[in-house]
Amino acid sequence: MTVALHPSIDNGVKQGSGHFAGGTLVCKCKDHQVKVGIKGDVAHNHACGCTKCWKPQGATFSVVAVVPRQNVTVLENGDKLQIVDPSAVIQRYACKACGTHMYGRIENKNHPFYGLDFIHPELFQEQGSQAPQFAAFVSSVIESGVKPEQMAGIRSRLKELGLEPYDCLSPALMDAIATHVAKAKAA
Ligand SMILES: N[C@@H](CCC(=O)N[C@@H](CS)C(=O)NCC(=O)O)C(=O)O
Ligand SMILES: [Zn+2]
Ligand SMILES: [Zn+2]
Repeated sequence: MTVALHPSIDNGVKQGSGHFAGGTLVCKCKDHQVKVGIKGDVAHNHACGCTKCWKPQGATFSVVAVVPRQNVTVLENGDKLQIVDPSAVIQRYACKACGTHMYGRIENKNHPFYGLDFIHPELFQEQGSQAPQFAAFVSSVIESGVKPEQMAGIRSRLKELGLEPYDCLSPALMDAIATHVAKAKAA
């Protein structure tokens, strides 16, 4: 039996159109849905195994990407949003009614990813945004109840899907973080 990771990738990773102009993220409520407008395509889309990123019911991984914070606008029912954990680096704004995380924002101006908001592309009502590129925080799925002996199967399924598994972020993102830290130290 194939290992279920996330409904948007379990049947194969669908490539983006390469010219996604943006769209609307919609929460899972039946009415008065929270709607968030996103300008342009997402970047660094990936599967995340950490316990903090929102996953749809039954999923082992989250699928999460970044967009410039100025490209994110709450369009409808913003009064239903609340911050999940105000002490977290990423302040995740979730719908109080259905629990869906609509966007995550970093307020610490010194953070390497300051200026980028985290969103879940599966919530777009439009098709064509960038496909997931890799898998991050893979070992962290154990913290959500996955058994260590399931990890080999999970990593090989991720590879089969073309999502290279990493236990933190991808080398490109880790390099970007280290470059930011080195520059901050030198300043
Ligand atoms: N092993 C931890 C890792 C959590 C973690 O560091 N998550 C990363 C990827 S989303 C992060 O940047 N977290 C910042 C935050 O959650 O605010 C867990 O699963 O809870
Ligand atoms: Zn909702
Ligand atoms: Zn995460």
